[in-house]
Amino acid sequence: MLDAALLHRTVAPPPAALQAPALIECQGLRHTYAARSGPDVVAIEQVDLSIAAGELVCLLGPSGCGKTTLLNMVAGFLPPTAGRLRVGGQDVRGPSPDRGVVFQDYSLFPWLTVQGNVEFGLRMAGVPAGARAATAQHHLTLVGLEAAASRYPFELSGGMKQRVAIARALATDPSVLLMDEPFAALDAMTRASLQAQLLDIQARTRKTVLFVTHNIGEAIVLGSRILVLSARPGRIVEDIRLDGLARPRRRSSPEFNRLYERLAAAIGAEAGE
Ligand SMILES: Nc1ncnc2c1ncn2[C@@H]1O[C@H](COP(=O)(O)OP(=O)(O)OP(=O)(O)O)[C@@H](O)[C@H]1O
Repeated sequence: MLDAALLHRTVAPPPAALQAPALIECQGLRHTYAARSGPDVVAIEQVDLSIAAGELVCLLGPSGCGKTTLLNMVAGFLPPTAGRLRVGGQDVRGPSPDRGVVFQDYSLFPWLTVQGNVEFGLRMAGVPAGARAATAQHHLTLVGLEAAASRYPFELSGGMKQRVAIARALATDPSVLLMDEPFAALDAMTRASLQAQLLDIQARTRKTVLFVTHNIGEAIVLGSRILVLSARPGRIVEDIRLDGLARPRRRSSPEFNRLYERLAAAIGAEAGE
């Protein structure tokens, strides 16, 4: 049974002794989109959040609640309208190679080979060719694509493209990996395979991951922690720690199903269902 100790719901934060130093910190965070016509759109509001190094945090919530907005703010693509956002103790002022991003639509450069795509961030950072190639090969091996280094994106399946995108995001050795519905466009089998690969990569690299998904099952399979955002403007209404839930997490287990029902109810309530 998934008991209260296992599902640590942090409406109140955990005791100080349990808190690792925060890598990502949000305080009173808000983002408002200025509308060209009509009222401005407050996408997220009063988000207070602390994510420690090594956590794999899944962000769930009803459509349009502000998940991508929050992820884009951590990436440095969008500024806070109010509040404070720090990564590694520094205020986020724009994108940085220290925060790797993986998008749903792969966003590979079609004119570059797989190797060229993975080397791209290193090239921008001025890393010499030999070191670039070695680092790219290391990360292509990590995602099982070392044999595809000289292919072009159009020669790859969707799952392979997304593995290249993950290798590219990891190549600059970021402290944070930001993933926006990265597996949503993949078929169920490929999706399950990439979920397993991501868990393996995260276990090996201990990267901190913030992962946006619509899919409750995916959040339970992956997360060391699940955050549920309210309907827009998004605020955190559930903060559930799953460190005690054994892996691999089987969809057939009673614990999985109880958690699934709880999250579905929370999201449904927010979506007004
Ligand atoms: N550039 C923009 N200008 C104005 N409004 C925007 C802009 N981008 C997003 N929004 C609005 O902000 C709100 C939050 O959008 P966001 O994409 O962050 O939500 P989401 O939870 O990721 O949605 P989904 O789950 O459907 O992908 C939505 O109401 C959306 O329409």
